Amino acid sequence: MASAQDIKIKPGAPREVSHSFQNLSTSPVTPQLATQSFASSWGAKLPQRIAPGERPLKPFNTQDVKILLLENVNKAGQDILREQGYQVEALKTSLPEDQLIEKIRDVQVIGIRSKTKLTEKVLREAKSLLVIGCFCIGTNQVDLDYAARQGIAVFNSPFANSRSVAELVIGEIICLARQLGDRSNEMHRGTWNKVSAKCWEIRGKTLGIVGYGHIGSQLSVLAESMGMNVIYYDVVTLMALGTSRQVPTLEALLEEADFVTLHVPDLPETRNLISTPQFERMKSGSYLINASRGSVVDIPALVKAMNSGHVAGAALDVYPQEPAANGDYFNNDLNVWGEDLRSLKNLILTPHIGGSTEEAQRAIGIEVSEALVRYINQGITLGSVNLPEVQLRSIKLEEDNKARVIFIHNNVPGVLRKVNEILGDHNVDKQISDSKGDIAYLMADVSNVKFGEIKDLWERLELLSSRVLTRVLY
Ligand SMILES: NC(=O)c1ccc[n+]([C@@H]2O[C@H](COP(=O)([O-])OP(=O)(O)OC[C@H]3O[C@@H](n4cnc5c(N)ncnc54)[C@H](O)[C@@H]3O)[C@@H](O)[C@H]2O)c1
Ligand SMILES: O=C(O)[C@H](O)COP(=O)(O)O
Repeated sequence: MASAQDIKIKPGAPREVSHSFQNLSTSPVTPQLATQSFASSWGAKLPQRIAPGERPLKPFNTQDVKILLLENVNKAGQDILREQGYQVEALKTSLPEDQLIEKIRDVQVIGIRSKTKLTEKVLREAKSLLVIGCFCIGTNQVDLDYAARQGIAVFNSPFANSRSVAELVIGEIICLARQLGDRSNEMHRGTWNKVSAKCWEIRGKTLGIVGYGHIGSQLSVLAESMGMNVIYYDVVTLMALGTSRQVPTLEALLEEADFVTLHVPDLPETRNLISTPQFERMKSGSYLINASRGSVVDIPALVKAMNSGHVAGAALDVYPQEPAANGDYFNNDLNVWGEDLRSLKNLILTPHIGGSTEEAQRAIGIEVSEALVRYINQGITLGSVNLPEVQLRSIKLEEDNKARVIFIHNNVPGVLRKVNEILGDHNVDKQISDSKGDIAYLMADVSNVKFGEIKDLWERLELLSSRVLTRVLY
């Protein structure tokens, strides 16, 4: 018989029997029933206006779990979720806020990429939401603190597209050095314009990497293998790969680099990190690449620096405002500087495709979907970006009368004592608790608990004032 761990790795067939609380509570527990109902839980979130303990009980089997996937999540990821029996609705684009609010009310799980903004305003309406899957690296589009305070876990894929971004940047360095974008555009218009002036090899040139994380460090290795010198600036001291060298300040990097490439997250301190003073520090004739977040570069300042000839070329993959779907971009009101950008020479503009490769999208789809299944079915938070990472080894479902209790709560004194008073009526096989900021996550496996008692357990935990969310998996 499958253990919980087995179920995670080998997704089961969609379940046909939908158990109601009534028949579960009156049914004798058989190993078969326990396996079938493993993913059932009380813990579907309900409107907060309903006081703790008054919430209607809402057990669900895997087939009751509703998932909304936006922004064309890869099929490999969708398949993993469908194989669990979850109800999956997958859309190719993100949604306008009003439609998103309408849809998010009804689902336990939402999967997004970088376009969908899950703000407090949107999440406030997400009364049933248990978990968010960001099928990308960045999580800046989600209000992580608010989600944590509602007991909503957030997962992402921290590095599955790093290589794709690094390869794109390598391509862009060569394209900029050789003005390939302009030559290609000219040929498309029928013009033969053979020039060598201000076209360079990249061998021996200095690449300045701002942000030496997953992407920056991968890029460092690739660039050195093509004969570039690599320097980097990061807010933390990091081991230099190859013969690269960390420099102490952003200014030092800007003054030395022939190519400056940005790989920092979207944070208050990285907004407009590169603006007029920074462009002035850059070497005359140097290049800028931004495949991080659109907020990091001051676009009007870039336009000025390129118009003056001080910056010889740039590549932008990300923009301060990006559209929800493919189609018209510059001819709408998303930006006021579109025409300025379009008229610049040696400027490569790409529509946020840094991570858009078959390899990356498939890997992300699998990684995030597996994290979602682990969380939905077992409550495991490994890899969560906003809740403490908590794991217990799998419970043996074939053993009678077992349940896994998950109690997400405010990190205040005395909670464990109260929880254990409640759990103490049963045999606690394993227990773990961890906190992250104001929120703590307790997971306990209890045995010798009958289905009727599970309801009581859940209700008593729900009444604790520290409670954010209670789930009982059985
Ligand atoms: N264009 C795309 O399609 C695409 C794809 C993947 C990731 N990204 C974006 O690329 C960026 C980098 O991704 P990553 O996976 O390498 O992130 P990462 O977290 O691995 O690395 C980011 C690095 O930036 C450093 N950093 C933070 N603030 C800094 C500052 N003010 N100055 C200098 N360094 C600073 C951090 O210390 C860290 O080392 C993120 O914004 C991510 O969202 C874009
Ligand atoms: O955060 C990321 O991984 C990148 O920005 C890619 O985002 P995307 O999945 O929306 O292409």
